[in-house]
Amino acid sequence: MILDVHNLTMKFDNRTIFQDLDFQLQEGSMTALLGPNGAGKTTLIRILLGMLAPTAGSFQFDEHVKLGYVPQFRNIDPEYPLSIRSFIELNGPLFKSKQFKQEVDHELEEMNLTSIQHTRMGEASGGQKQRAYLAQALLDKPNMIVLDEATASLDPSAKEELMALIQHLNKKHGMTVLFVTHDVPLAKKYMKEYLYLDHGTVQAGKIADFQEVYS
Ligand SMILES: Nc1ncnc2c1ncn2[C@@H]1O[C@H](COP(=O)(O)OP(=O)(O)OP(=O)(O)O)[C@@H](O)[C@H]1O
Repeated sequence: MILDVHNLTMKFDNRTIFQDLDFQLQEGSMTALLGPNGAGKTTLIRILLGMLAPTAGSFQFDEHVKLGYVPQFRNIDPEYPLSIRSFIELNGPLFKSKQFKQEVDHELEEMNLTSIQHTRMGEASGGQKQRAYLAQALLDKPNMIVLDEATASLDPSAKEELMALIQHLNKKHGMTVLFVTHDVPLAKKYMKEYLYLDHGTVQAGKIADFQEVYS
Protein backbone atom coordinates (compact mmCIF):
# COMPACT_ATOMS: atom_id res chain seq x y z
CA MET A 1 0.00 0.00 0.00
CA ILE A 2 1.32 3.43 -0.95
CA LEU A 3 -1.39 5.61 0.66
CA ASP A 4 -3.79 4.90 3.48
CA VAL A 5 -6.55 7.45 4.13
CA HIS A 6 -8.53 7.13 7.31
CA ASN A 7 -11.68 9.01 8.37
CA LEU A 8 -10.61 12.10 6.46
CA THR A 9 -12.99 15.02 6.95
CA MET A 10 -12.85 18.54 5.54
CA LYS A 11 -15.03 21.47 6.47
CA PHE A 12 -14.74 25.05 5.31
CA ASP A 13 -16.32 27.16 8.06
CA ASN A 14 -19.37 25.04 8.84
CA ARG A 15 -19.75 23.53 5.40
CA THR A 16 -18.72 19.90 5.15
CA ILE A 17 -16.95 19.14 1.86
CA PHE A 18 -16.38 15.47 2.71
CA GLN A 19 -16.65 13.34 5.80
CA ASP A 20 -14.91 10.19 7.04
CA LEU A 21 -13.26 9.27 3.75
CA ASP A 22 -11.55 5.89 3.88
CA PHE A 23 -9.55 4.55 0.96
CA GLN A 24 -6.19 3.08 0.02
CA LEU A 25 -3.99 3.33 -3.04
CA GLN A 26 -1.67 0.50 -4.02
CA GLU A 27 1.82 0.91 -5.39
CA GLY A 28 1.77 1.01 -9.19
CA SER A 29 -1.95 1.83 -9.33
CA MET A 30 -3.37 4.29 -11.85
CA THR A 31 -6.35 5.95 -10.27
CA ALA A 32 -8.77 8.45 -11.74
CA LEU A 33 -10.20 10.78 -9.11
CA LEU A 34 -13.67 11.50 -10.45
CA GLY A 35 -16.64 13.49 -9.19
CA PRO A 36 -18.89 16.44 -10.06
CA ASN A 37 -17.78 20.08 -9.85
CA GLY A 38 -17.31 21.18 -6.29
CA ALA A 39 -17.21 17.65 -4.87
CA GLY A 40 -13.87 18.39 -3.25
CA LYS A 41 -11.35 16.71 -5.57
CA THR A 42 -8.87 19.58 -5.55
CA THR A 43 -9.37 20.00 -1.80
CA LEU A 44 -8.53 16.31 -1.27
CA ILE A 45 -5.42 16.60 -3.44
CA ARG A 46 -4.30 19.73 -1.59
CA ILE A 47 -4.65 17.91 1.72
CA LEU A 48 -2.65 14.92 0.46
CA LEU A 49 0.08 17.27 -0.80
CA GLY A 50 0.29 18.93 2.61
CA MET A 51 -0.96 22.28 1.33
CA LEU A 52 -4.10 22.21 3.47
CA ALA A 53 -4.80 20.71 6.90
CA PRO A 54 -7.84 18.41 7.17
CA THR A 55 -10.50 19.12 9.80
CA ALA A 56 -10.25 15.55 11.09
CA GLY A 57 -8.87 12.16 10.19
CA SER A 58 -5.48 11.10 8.91
CA PHE A 59 -3.55 9.78 5.97
CA GLN A 60 -0.22 8.10 5.59
CA PHE A 61 2.03 7.64 2.59
CA ASP A 62 4.49 4.78 2.45
CA GLU A 63 7.81 6.05 3.79
CA HIS A 64 9.51 5.59 0.39
CA VAL A 65 7.04 7.75 -1.50
CA LYS A 66 8.41 10.67 -3.44
CA LEU A 67 5.55 12.78 -4.74
CA GLY A 68 5.41 14.75 -7.95
CA TYR A 69 2.61 17.18 -8.71
CA VAL A 70 1.27 18.73 -11.90
CA PRO A 71 -1.13 21.53 -10.96
CA GLN A 72 -4.36 22.48 -12.69
CA PHE A 73 -3.78 24.13 -16.06
CA ARG A 74 -2.72 27.72 -15.65
CA ASN A 75 -2.60 30.23 -18.43
CA ILE A 76 0.86 31.40 -19.24
CA ASP A 77 1.25 34.92 -20.59
CA PRO A 78 1.97 34.78 -24.36
CA GLU A 79 4.89 37.15 -23.64
CA TYR A 80 6.41 34.76 -21.05
CA PRO A 81 10.08 34.88 -22.02
CA LEU A 82 11.49 31.48 -20.99
CA SER A 83 11.94 28.62 -23.43
CA ILE A 84 10.44 25.22 -22.64
CA ARG A 85 13.90 24.02 -21.65
CA SER A 86 14.60 26.97 -19.36
CA PHE A 87 11.17 26.56 -17.80
CA ILE A 88 11.90 22.92 -16.96
CA GLU A 89 15.32 23.93 -15.62
CA LEU A 90 13.62 26.24 -13.10
CA ASN A 91 13.25 23.10 -11.01
CA GLY A 92 16.98 22.83 -10.49
CA PRO A 93 20.05 24.52 -9.09
CA LEU A 94 21.23 27.93 -10.25
CA PHE A 95 24.51 26.41 -11.35
CA LYS A 96 23.62 23.72 -13.84
CA SER A 97 26.00 20.78 -13.72
CA LYS A 98 26.59 18.54 -16.73
CA GLN A 99 24.63 15.82 -14.96
CA PHE A 100 21.66 18.12 -14.41
CA LYS A 101 21.70 19.12 -18.10
CA GLN A 102 21.69 15.45 -19.05
CA GLU A 103 18.72 14.84 -16.79
CA VAL A 104 16.89 17.72 -18.48
CA ASP A 105 17.80 16.21 -21.89
CA HIS A 106 16.37 12.91 -20.73
CA GLU A 107 13.08 14.43 -19.55
CA LEU A 108 12.74 16.49 -22.73
CA GLU A 109 13.18 13.28 -24.69
CA GLU A 110 10.77 11.29 -22.54
CA MET A 111 8.08 13.99 -22.83
CA ASN A 112 8.50 14.45 -26.63
CA LEU A 113 9.81 17.99 -26.20
CA THR A 114 13.36 17.72 -27.54
CA SER A 115 12.67 19.24 -30.95
CA ILE A 116 10.76 22.19 -29.48
CA GLN A 117 12.88 22.80 -26.38
CA HIS A 118 13.80 26.31 -27.59
CA THR A 119 10.18 27.32 -28.24
CA ARG A 120 9.01 29.91 -25.73
CA MET A 121 6.56 28.60 -23.12
CA GLY A 122 4.27 31.51 -24.02
CA GLU A 123 4.04 30.23 -27.59
CA ALA A 124 3.71 26.54 -26.74
CA SER A 125 0.42 24.73 -27.23
CA GLY A 126 -1.62 23.60 -24.22
CA GLY A 127 -0.38 20.03 -24.58
CA GLN A 128 3.25 21.12 -24.86
CA LYS A 129 2.87 23.26 -21.73
CA GLN A 130 1.39 20.37 -19.78
CA ARG A 131 4.22 18.09 -20.91
CA ALA A 132 6.70 20.76 -19.77
CA TYR A 133 5.03 20.86 -16.33
CA LEU A 134 5.22 17.08 -16.21
CA ALA A 135 8.91 17.09 -17.24
CA GLN A 136 9.59 19.66 -14.52
CA ALA A 137 7.94 17.43 -11.91
CA LEU A 138 9.82 14.36 -13.18
CA LEU A 139 13.21 16.02 -12.55
CA ASP A 140 12.63 15.25 -8.86
CA LYS A 141 12.41 11.54 -9.76
CA PRO A 142 9.07 10.93 -8.08
CA ASN A 143 7.61 7.44 -7.75
CA MET A 144 4.07 8.80 -7.42
CA ILE A 145 2.56 11.59 -9.45
CA VAL A 146 -0.59 13.61 -8.85
CA LEU A 147 -2.15 15.43 -11.78
CA ASP A 148 -5.02 17.86 -11.33
CA GLU A 149 -7.20 18.20 -14.46
CA ALA A 150 -4.10 17.89 -16.62
CA THR A 151 -6.06 17.25 -19.82
CA ALA A 152 -8.83 19.83 -19.34
CA SER A 153 -8.82 22.36 -22.20
CA LEU A 154 -6.50 20.26 -24.39
CA ASP A 155 -7.52 19.21 -27.87
CA PRO A 156 -8.25 15.48 -28.38
CA SER A 157 -4.86 14.54 -29.85
CA ALA A 158 -2.96 16.44 -27.12
CA LYS A 159 -5.07 14.61 -24.52
CA GLU A 160 -4.21 11.25 -26.00
CA GLU A 161 -0.51 12.11 -26.20
CA LEU A 162 -0.38 13.20 -22.55
CA MET A 163 -2.29 10.13 -21.41
CA ALA A 164 0.00 7.83 -23.39
CA LEU A 165 3.00 9.44 -21.67
CA ILE A 166 1.41 8.97 -18.26
CA GLN A 167 0.68 5.36 -19.13
CA HIS A 168 4.33 4.96 -20.17
CA LEU A 169 5.49 6.30 -16.78
CA ASN A 170 3.26 3.77 -15.06
CA LYS A 171 4.26 0.80 -17.21
CA LYS A 172 7.97 1.46 -17.63
CA HIS A 173 8.80 3.09 -14.31
CA GLY A 174 6.08 1.59 -12.09
CA MET A 175 4.92 5.12 -11.27
CA THR A 176 1.81 5.32 -9.11
CA VAL A 177 -0.62 7.80 -10.68
CA LEU A 178 -3.48 9.78 -9.17
CA PHE A 179 -5.26 11.70 -11.89
CA VAL A 180 -8.09 14.16 -11.27
CA THR A 181 -10.45 14.40 -14.23
CA HIS A 182 -13.99 14.96 -15.42
CA ASP A 183 -13.35 12.96 -18.54
CA VAL A 184 -14.80 9.51 -17.83
CA PRO A 185 -14.16 8.04 -21.31
CA LEU A 186 -10.51 9.13 -21.16
CA ALA A 187 -10.18 7.72 -17.64
CA LYS A 188 -11.74 4.44 -18.79
CA LYS A 189 -9.26 4.21 -21.62
CA TYR A 190 -6.08 4.88 -19.65
CA MET A 191 -6.65 4.46 -15.92
CA LYS A 192 -7.04 1.21 -14.00
CA GLU A 193 -8.79 2.23 -10.78
CA TYR A 194 -11.16 4.99 -9.74
CA LEU A 195 -12.16 7.02 -6.73
CA TYR A 196 -15.52 8.72 -7.07
CA LEU A 197 -16.10 11.66 -4.75
CA ASP A 198 -19.68 12.86 -4.38
CA HIS A 199 -21.98 14.09 -1.61
CA GLY A 200 -19.09 14.01 0.84
CA THR A 201 -18.34 10.32 0.42
CA VAL A 202 -15.99 8.26 -1.73
CA GLN A 203 -16.41 5.05 -3.71
CA ALA A 204 -13.48 3.05 -5.03
CA GLY A 205 -13.10 0.28 -7.56
CA LYS A 206 -11.79 -0.85 -10.91
CA ILE A 207 -12.35 1.74 -13.63
CA ALA A 208 -13.89 -0.90 -15.91
CA ASP A 209 -16.72 -1.24 -13.36
CA PHE A 210 -17.31 2.50 -12.99
CA GLN A 211 -20.75 3.78 -13.85
CA GLU A 212 -21.44 7.41 -13.23
CA VAL A 213 -24.47 7.97 -11.06
CA TYR A 214 -26.15 11.25 -11.91
CA SER A 215 -28.07 12.67 -9.02
N1 LIG B 1 -10.24 27.79 0.75
C1 LIG B 1 -11.55 27.56 0.65
N2 LIG B 1 -12.42 28.19 1.48
C2 LIG B 1 -13.75 27.97 1.41
N3 LIG B 1 -14.32 27.10 0.54
C3 LIG B 1 -13.51 26.45 -0.31
C4 LIG B 1 -12.08 26.64 -0.30
N4 LIG B 1 -11.53 25.83 -1.25
C5 LIG B 1 -12.56 25.19 -1.84
N5 LIG B 1 -13.74 25.54 -1.27
C6 LIG B 1 -15.06 25.00 -1.62
O1 LIG B 1 -15.01 23.61 -1.46
C7 LIG B 1 -15.80 22.95 -2.44
C8 LIG B 1 -14.95 21.92 -3.15
O2 LIG B 1 -14.04 22.58 -4.00
P1 LIG B 1 -12.94 21.79 -4.87
O3 LIG B 1 -12.26 22.82 -5.71
O4 LIG B 1 -12.13 20.94 -3.99
O5 LIG B 1 -13.89 20.88 -5.76
P2 LIG B 1 -13.54 20.08 -7.08
O6 LIG B 1 -14.19 18.75 -6.93
O7 LIG B 1 -12.06 20.09 -7.29
O8 LIG B 1 -14.27 20.94 -8.18
P3 LIG B 1 -13.91 21.15 -9.73
O9 LIG B 1 -14.17 19.84 -10.38
O10 LIG B 1 -14.88 22.20 -10.15
O11 LIG B 1 -12.47 21.59 -9.81
C9 LIG B 1 -16.31 24.04 -3.36
O12 LIG B 1 -17.64 24.33 -3.01
C10 LIG B 1 -15.41 25.20 -3.08
O13 LIG B 1 -16.09 26.42 -3.26
